[in-house]
Amino acid sequence: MTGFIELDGVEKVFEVRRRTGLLRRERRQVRAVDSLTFRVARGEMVGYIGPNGAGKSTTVKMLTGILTPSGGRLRVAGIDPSRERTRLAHRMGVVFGQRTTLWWDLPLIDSYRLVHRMYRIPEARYRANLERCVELLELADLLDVPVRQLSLGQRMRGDIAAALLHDPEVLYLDEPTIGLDVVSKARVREFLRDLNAERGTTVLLTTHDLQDIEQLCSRVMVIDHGRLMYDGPLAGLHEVGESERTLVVDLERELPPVAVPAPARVVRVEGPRQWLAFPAAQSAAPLVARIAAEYPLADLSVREPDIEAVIARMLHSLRDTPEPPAERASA
Ligand SMILES: Nc1ncnc2c1ncn2[C@@H]1O[C@H](COP(=O)(O)OP(=O)(O)OP(=O)(O)O)[C@@H](O)[C@H]1O
Repeated sequence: MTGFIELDGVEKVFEVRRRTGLLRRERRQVRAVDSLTFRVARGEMVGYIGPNGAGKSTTVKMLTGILTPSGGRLRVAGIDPSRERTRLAHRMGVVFGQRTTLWWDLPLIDSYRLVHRMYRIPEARYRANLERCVELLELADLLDVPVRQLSLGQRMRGDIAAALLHDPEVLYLDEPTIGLDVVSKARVREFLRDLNAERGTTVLLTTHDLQDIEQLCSRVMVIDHGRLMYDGPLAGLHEVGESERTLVVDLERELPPVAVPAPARVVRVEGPRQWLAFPAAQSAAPLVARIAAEYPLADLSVREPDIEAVIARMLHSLRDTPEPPAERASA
């Protein structure tokens, strides 16, 4: 399959020098990305996850042309990013959750004016994109505020707008919801969903928040030690790792553990509150319906497993299985 993003056997090896004595230095090689092969079609929204040091940032840096691969072939929109970085820059946007691309001391609007000039965005297009971002990301009251005075959530929305003013075809998002409150997270996710649906923007999303993936991506890739370990739907990732979600049930009064069909089970009871574990790949709806029909239910909520735990379980189960890692059939 040809893809908008294409990687064939991509590698990145870093030479690291370490001081081992007064005059002695040791040279070591770090293989950050190893034989990485995948395709992302135009308009896809893909989660790119893995443990710390797995090689995610290195991949994104190669996709944006900041780093040159040590081996293999990499193309974005048919362009080799490290050779034609400037040409590609006009077609891509990047948002780093932990760093800002905005000018710290300037009001937000001044950063947008600078982006306008830097990318030579035609006036009408700039105006239309700015208007749309300001409306959907609720930035109207923030435009005259210096960036350093913005809250994390406000700054993140400001950064996303800055990355989209030139209408990029592909957006790389690194932890776009990190540190945001529930309301800001929901707003950012809704905006990204609409952007993808309306404009067909291709999105590669790196995150430690499983709900980002669940709500935005139909496909997730897991990388570990620079290698692709899983490529498929999130439900499949849960299945491989046999991960579980938790249904927290508040009954109207204290009762013995509720009776539910296996594999769901009550794992904790505290007064009228009960915690039930059930397979993360399954819907909570039948379980909720059954409890609501048979018990005096006051309230309930579903808790997602931690993304690190899901990845750890999946990698553990793959290491114990002789078969190759799950591949995406239609990739
Ligand atoms: N410039 C560099 N020089 C030497 N080693 C590097 C360099 N950049 C990354 N590495 C190493 O390459 C490996 C992959 O790092 P990378 O930052 O891509 O991981 P990551 O998946 O993004 O991790 P995190 O989730 O912690 O951000 C790590 O072992 C890291 O120490």
